[in-house]
Amino acid sequence: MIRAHTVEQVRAAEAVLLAELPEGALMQRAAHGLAYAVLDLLGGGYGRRVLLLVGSGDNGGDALYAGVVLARRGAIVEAWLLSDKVHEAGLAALRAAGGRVRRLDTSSPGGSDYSTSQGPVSSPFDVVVDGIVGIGGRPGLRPQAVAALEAVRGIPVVAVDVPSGVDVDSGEVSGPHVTAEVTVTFGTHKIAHLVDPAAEAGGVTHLVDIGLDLPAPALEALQPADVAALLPRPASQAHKYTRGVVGIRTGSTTYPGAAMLSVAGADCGLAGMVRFVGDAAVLDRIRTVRPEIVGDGRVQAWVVGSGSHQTAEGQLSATLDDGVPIVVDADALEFADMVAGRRAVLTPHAGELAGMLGADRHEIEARPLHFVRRAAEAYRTTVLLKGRHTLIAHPGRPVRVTTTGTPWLATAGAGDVLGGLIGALLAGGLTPYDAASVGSWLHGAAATYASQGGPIVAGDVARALPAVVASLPA
Ligand SMILES: NC(=O)C1=CN([C@@H]2O[C@H](COP(=O)(O)OP(=O)(O)OC[C@H]3O[C@@H](n4cnc5c(N)ncnc54)[C@H](O)[C@@H]3O)[C@@H](O)[C@H]2O)[C@@H](O)CC1
Ligand SMILES: [K+]
Repeated sequence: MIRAHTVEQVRAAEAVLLAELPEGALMQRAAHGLAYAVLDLLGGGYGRRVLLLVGSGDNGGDALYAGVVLARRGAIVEAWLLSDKVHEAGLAALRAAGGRVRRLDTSSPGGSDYSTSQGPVSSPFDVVVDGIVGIGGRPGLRPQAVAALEAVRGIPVVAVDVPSGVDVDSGEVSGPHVTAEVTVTFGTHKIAHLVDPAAEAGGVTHLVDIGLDLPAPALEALQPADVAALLPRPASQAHKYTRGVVGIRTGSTTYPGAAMLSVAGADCGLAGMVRFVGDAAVLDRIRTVRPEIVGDGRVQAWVVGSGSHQTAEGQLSATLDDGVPIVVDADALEFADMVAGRRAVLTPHAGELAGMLGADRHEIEARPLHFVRRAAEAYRTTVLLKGRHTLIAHPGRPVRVTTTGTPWLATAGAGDVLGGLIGALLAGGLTPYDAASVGSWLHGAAATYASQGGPIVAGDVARALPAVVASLPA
């Protein structure tokens, strides 16, 4: 499991270690991890040109000490100091290691002019290390930091702890910020590493263990071993009913494809049986390609809403008496009040969640963590907000983040497959929270598996699911 903690949690854990360890030991751990990540990116140190952007706090201190390690490996290291106050011991160490230092004119409101007052940017650097601000930073960047970044635009950036300028505890971005290839973080992931839009700004996150002892996280991201441990697998004496039966009430004569795709997601082999309840002509079409699909009867979970058109309300209310968990998707989300406080998974995208909460779609895209939490509290059930990093919230539990997937998954019908898949996992006995997060993980992994870097359609994702399940650790 990848876990992310709040700044307050990290500070508290750091305080314990700081009291135990010799002064500066923690920063040395961080700086060495950072330096090795830079060496990795550059494929070595000797002759490489490294620029450190150094802010006023310990984040800048990490960058300066990493610069010392890099200079000792033969790198040509230059530090641009973005504040009058910087980590003095780190600065002295860098100077002693042969690093070049420029103190920028921080009094200039527009930032320093690199082509005049500081001289031109003499030679292009191979990498920029962003030590402007870390977990102590307020969102946004000051003008001199913006000007410095502008002067080195196009050069790969390694961010120290977080890409400077993002809001660390929310993953929101409200002003200028660093966009990094790699972010090297310490002790644990922060929320901004997993939640968009900040997560996208940080590139690949590399975690350096500095020995923190941490409490329960704010956020989690399942890894293959977690998915394998949660996945319902048939017992040796299993039969189709003990494995769970999933019922699909989706699609309509107007949208038969939605029914076919949600059935495809449900019919991936993770439940014992799949029932389809809906238009007879649609069921006939489904059976021409999936003869194993049966009609109405008892189920352990329902999937409702995709392509239901005007029948969504009736389809949803028809499922309620069974008292089984329900996946509520697409057209049925408008009637999600009906499942408030019940075992359910609501699966909106940002536009649908906007309609449910009376918010604006762009607002939801800018603050997905805030709104998914709000929706889970409002509906007192599991809410899965679709996105590049899908979020799954349930009252009182850490928000789960899905980091599998590919941009090729943004294709018609992919959501129908996801709804069916989550339904199969619910029928298999998972809680709504686990079914949503395991389903979302498998869906993203199947898309990546099917895509191989190329385009895919929704049916490809469903077809790839058994292979992804088979590839999980035993
Ligand atoms: N506390 C610890 O034990 C450790 C801290 N480490 C590093 O220390 C960092 C935290 O250091 P600090 O608490 O000193 O805080 P930061 O270095 O994150 O920044 C705080 C400083 O930046 C200024 N500032 C705030 N917002 C700004 C903005 N938007 N633009 C420009 N300046 C801004 C503040 O005035 C303050 O002086 C971590 O992110 C990590 O990199 C690591 O060395 C590991 C150990
Ligand atoms: K930073």
